[in-house]
Amino acid sequence: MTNSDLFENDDMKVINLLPQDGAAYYHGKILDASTADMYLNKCINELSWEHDRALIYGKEIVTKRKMAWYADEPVKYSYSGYTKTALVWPDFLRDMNQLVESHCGDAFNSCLCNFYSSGDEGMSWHSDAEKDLVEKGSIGALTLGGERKFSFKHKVTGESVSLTLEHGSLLIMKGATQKNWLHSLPKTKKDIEPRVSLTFRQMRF
Ligand SMILES: O=C(O)CCC(=O)C(=O)O
Ligand SMILES: [Fe+2]
Repeated sequence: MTNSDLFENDDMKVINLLPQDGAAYYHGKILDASTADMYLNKCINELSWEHDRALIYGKEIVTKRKMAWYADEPVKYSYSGYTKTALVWPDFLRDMNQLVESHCGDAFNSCLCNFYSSGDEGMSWHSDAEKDLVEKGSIGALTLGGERKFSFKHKVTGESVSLTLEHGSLLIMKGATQKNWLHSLPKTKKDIEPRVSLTFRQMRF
């Protein structure tokens, strides 16, 4: 079976959601529901999930959310004050990377995967500008599972933009977005199905 058998074509109109100083393109659902379900189950069952550790003001925080990092090679990278080693990605994640690349027009060499088991898990305001990431590199974020709100906030003006990330959908952040905007996945009291996000990135190796 080829990728084009598995994936729907993306011919919907894609607009930049950010009014200035960056670009965020929501491509909507790029996978049909059954393909997205299949990948969600594969991700939950086959990726090596761990709780994330971060150093915040010298204090170690262990996140409720789980994460896993994959790349072309077992490279070392710095993230949240720690040096970690990426795992080499399984074939299905490599296939998904190619799919995301085909929508984005950029090449990715790594993927930070996040697993939120309920609405009680989220990600607070941050930008993805670690020194191991290519400056102004694109990030392609594929959502699988429960729909969640995702928000941007301008670092200077405080202006905000929010959207809902659907099952099987793709959001691409480009250019100066990380420099000028924060983003977050707010927690919610709503009863939400588990969600996986696959965030494909350009790392400097
Ligand atoms: O789960 C998401 O959609 C957001 C993840 C994110 O911002 C990140 O991994 O840096
Ligand atoms: Fe992020």
